[in-house]
Amino acid sequence: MIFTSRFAPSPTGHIHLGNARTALFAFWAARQSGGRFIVRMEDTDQARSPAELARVLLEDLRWLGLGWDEGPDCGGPHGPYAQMERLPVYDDLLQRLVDTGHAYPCFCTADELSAERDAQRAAGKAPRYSGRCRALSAAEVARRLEGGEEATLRFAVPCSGTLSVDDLVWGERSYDLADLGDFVLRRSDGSPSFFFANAVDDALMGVNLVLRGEDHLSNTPRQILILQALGLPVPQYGHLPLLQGSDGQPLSKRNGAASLRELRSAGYLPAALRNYLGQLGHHYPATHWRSDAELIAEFSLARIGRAPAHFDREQLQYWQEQALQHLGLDELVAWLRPHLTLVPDAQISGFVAAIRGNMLLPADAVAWAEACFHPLGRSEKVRAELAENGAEFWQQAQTCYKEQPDDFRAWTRQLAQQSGRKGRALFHPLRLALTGREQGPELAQLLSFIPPEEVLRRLAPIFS
Ligand SMILES: Nc1ncnc2c1ncn2[C@@H]1O[C@H](COP(=O)(O)OP(=O)(O)OP(=O)(O)O)[C@@H](O)[C@H]1O
Repeated sequence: MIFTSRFAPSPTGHIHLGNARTALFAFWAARQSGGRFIVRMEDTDQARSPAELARVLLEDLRWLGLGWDEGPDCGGPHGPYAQMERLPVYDDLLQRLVDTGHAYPCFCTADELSAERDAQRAAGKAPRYSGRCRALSAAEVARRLEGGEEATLRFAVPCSGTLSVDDLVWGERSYDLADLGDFVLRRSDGSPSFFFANAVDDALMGVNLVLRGEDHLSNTPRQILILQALGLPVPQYGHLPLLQGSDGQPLSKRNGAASLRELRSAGYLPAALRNYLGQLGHHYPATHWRSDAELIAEFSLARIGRAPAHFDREQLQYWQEQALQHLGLDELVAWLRPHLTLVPDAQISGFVAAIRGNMLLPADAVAWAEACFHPLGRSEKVRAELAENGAEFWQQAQTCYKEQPDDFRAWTRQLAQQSGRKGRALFHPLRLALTGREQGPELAQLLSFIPPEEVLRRLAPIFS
């Protein structure tokens, strides 16, 4: 089947990994089937949707590697692609629902509705709208509307029967229509509800695959009722288990989940995120690094799991490491160059080649650059440890280095002979003295970036 799928975020905050995974899966499903992918802004919550956020959201999606055939920035045959620009479309369809008896104005106030819900809860019932205004006569509705009374528009849900939904992830689910309650299609301020605008936009834009978070699972029967009442096509739905944070709560724009923006500025690579997200709640046949073509070709709706997935930074770091290994040296240099201002241009390729196995993020590369190109500061603990090696060892280290400064093997071999040390006893204090760290890139390689006078200074840790 050729899928037209979409990602329809509310531009109310920076996109997080949960949103990003939902977007990626929808994008991959469309691309794999040779279909189309649409981005639509659900910006009807105007107070929380400044235009700037929508722009940033699109930028983040592009950075992640998504491309869309239709969207707010590139247009397309089913536009506009921001809901606030589609209000006339909704008005026409809402009128059609009123005319066909599928919708009615509701004058109940927020206080009345809340009292009704409290009473239902007190009686041990699930709260839902009683349908009080459905019984109003046409004359009364006209009188109250003419009198300027505020009204929402509600969908008249059939009083009995069931609705079955075959969800791509959850399988078949049956809903008792009597449990749904008449829901709001248009708020009293005239704006369309999520249920309504989201469902009709999908149908009008030719979307036949809706992949979205599990938070929308219970909206599905309502949306199908709307589409059926309007004679519009019903897409296939698949609800992805929500991605949770370490606190076990679903990631949300509202609870400050790690945003794509933050991960990007920390230096995570989009290809690392794609590989990481592709294996979160979706099982590829084997766990290994995949190119984009492989991620798409091997993606399968049938391999989406039902268990909630958890964001795990260590796993993300694993995929970042993989991403670095799969970058060519030139690409790595181009990526790191803006950060490595300390490294002279002529040395940058060699430097990056030396440290690439010992870094995950640009900040690590900067730290290695500082370790080589800046005078080294040392903690008390490191000083004490270096001092334990005794003045004679450091004297010998300096002398041997002065004799063969350009040949690491030769001077350490000579130092081994003079000091009687070998292996860790020899190299550990040297590494600590020269880099200030216990571990890191090949010392021989790093050393070529440290000016000789600085090497000598570092080899005199208990004299300086
Ligand atoms: N934690 C999550 N895991 C997976 N998908 C999610 C998660 N949170 C939201 N989504 C999905 O991302 C898509 C865009 O949703 P939306 O823009 O409303 O994000 P949101 O994080 O729920 O925002 P808000 O916090 O403002 O409600 C929807 O399909 C939604 O179901």
